[in-house]
Amino acid sequence: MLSPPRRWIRDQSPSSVASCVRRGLCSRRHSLWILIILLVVCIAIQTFVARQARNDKQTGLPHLRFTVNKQHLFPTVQNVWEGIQSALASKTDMKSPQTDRTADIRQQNEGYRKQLDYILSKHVDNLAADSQTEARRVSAAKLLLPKHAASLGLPVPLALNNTRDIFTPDTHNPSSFLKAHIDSVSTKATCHPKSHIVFLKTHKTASSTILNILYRYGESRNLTFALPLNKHSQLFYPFLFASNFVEGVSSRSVREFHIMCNHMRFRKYEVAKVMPRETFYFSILRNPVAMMESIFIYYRSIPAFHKTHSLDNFLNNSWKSYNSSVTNNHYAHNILAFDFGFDNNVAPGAEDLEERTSAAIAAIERDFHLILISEYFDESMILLKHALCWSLEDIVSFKLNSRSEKTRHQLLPETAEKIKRWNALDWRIYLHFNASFWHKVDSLVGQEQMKREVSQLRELQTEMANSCLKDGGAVDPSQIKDVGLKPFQYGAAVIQGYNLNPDLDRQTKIKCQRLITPELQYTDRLYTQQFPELAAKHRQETKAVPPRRQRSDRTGRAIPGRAGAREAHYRQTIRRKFSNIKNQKAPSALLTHPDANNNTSMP
Ligand SMILES: Nc1ncnc2c1ncn2[C@@H]1O[C@H](COP(=O)(O)OS(=O)(=O)O)[C@@H](OP(=O)(O)O)[C@H]1O
Repeated sequence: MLSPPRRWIRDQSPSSVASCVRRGLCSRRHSLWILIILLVVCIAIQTFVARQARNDKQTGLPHLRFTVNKQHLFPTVQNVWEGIQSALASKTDMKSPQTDRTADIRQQNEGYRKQLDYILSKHVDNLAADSQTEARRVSAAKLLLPKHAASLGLPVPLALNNTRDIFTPDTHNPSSFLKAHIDSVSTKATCHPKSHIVFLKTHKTASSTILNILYRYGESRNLTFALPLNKHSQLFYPFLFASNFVEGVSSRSVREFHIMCNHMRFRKYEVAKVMPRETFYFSILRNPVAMMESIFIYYRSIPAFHKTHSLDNFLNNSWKSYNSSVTNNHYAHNILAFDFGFDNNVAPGAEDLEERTSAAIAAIERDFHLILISEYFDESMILLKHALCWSLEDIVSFKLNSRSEKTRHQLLPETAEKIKRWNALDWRIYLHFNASFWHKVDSLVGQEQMKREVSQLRELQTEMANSCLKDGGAVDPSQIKDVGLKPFQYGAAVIQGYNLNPDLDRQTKIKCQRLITPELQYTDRLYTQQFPELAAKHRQETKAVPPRRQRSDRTGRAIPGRAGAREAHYRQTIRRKFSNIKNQKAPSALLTHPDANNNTSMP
């Protein structure tokens, strides 16, 4: 049966329907409706276009759109090279609202480009030799289905958003160089580099090296960092993170943050208040045995270690002497679990150990897209590069915050076993994510390709070290010429740094200097760039406190004049600001690393 309006239309002659439509359109009320509909459509289109434009501007990168075609699946030397060139060119074309900074970034990119052109051209020469026999043998890509991604522990949205991930190289294909380049080029061409990132900076896990990578990536693209409030060097660790620890959140002076990477005690729902929904979360773990050896030297002055003469001595008597409620003692026990926001006080052999381990692992898997492993740092960087859709040059680094050999101690196998028992929660978390790390390598990159990319990364790093560093590698702090590049020294550790090659041209010098700038100086510098007025105010306030005598931090270490004054100022401000924080440690625990100095000689 026809509905009444349709029946009515059928019963009308064509001419009467037309005249009726004409009458309807011409009536005042109908024209008004049509106008309103047109208006709504216009507004919707405009909003969509504006949002697209804003996204492009914020990532600082042109959104590459790509359709799979034969050219990309069967590359020749010519189009591989063109891909490299266009990827580099797209970087140099980045636009920033601050024109002077844009010019600077362009020049820096030019520097990167020259050096990379040289290094890459060497690879392309090799490629040319291989390509005649191998080019036609590169197989077509295989699809990695969402269910496959989920089984790897990767959240489905990650697998779907990142078109790079749907191309799994054929690992049986023998052309190593060619495939490596196909991958690096198709990485650029098929996915969008991620620029909303949270890195949970765990302690003594090579996290300062990763922080430096993120700082360089963000700075060169004019991204916004979620930096600690009041020019602090950490996000008020060991307090559980709160969104108002970030500069610009309470004042609403920052519209959108891209990267959060300073030390914090993780609390997902608070972090999520600051960072956009599509943010990529990752962190890094280290074998708790090596980690404890490092921590024991670095945090020698914390109450838990203070009266012990060796790590063995601490481990033998730990149950008796360890007091978890004393400030800073958390460094001595299951520090990984603590940094991820869990209760670290799990007695060895505790009945609920397995239950708590499972809960911790499940929460980490829920909140983080990727967990890296410090022992496999280079492999970790390659995996990160794939997950973030970055390039090889983005993940290049020099080892930062490393101790000199003379402050390292060889551990006996019995000591290692005691550490595993004492840090049973961390040990189990580490074992789990060490295994899942290799599953991800197998499934997302493949062992063979991983080996190739790691060797490319090392090759690039060696070239950079030869070009940037005076002594070719790290030196003791006493030998560092530029005080602004001296890493912060703490506890009984001797933390090494670098000297720059004196013959560098300006652009290369800027790039090299960023690679070796320690955490505190770099954080300071980014804060000043992001909040110039606040930074000036802090300088004034610090100057107002006379550096008459040396202050000591909460672990009893002396802090030199101006930094001491600044610390006093921080303590005061923090007490005032966070006096309402409940159920957390006393405000005196706020400063883990008192800022060493303010001098940064970075350009
Ligand atoms: N690339 C790379 N590969 C492997 N290991 C590395 C790397 N970079 C830094 N490190 C080692 O990490 C230790 C410092 O860690 P963090 O930077 O996280 O320390 S801190 O918590 O920020 O103070 C410190 O370990 P120890 O030397 O044992 O103390 C560094 O040597």
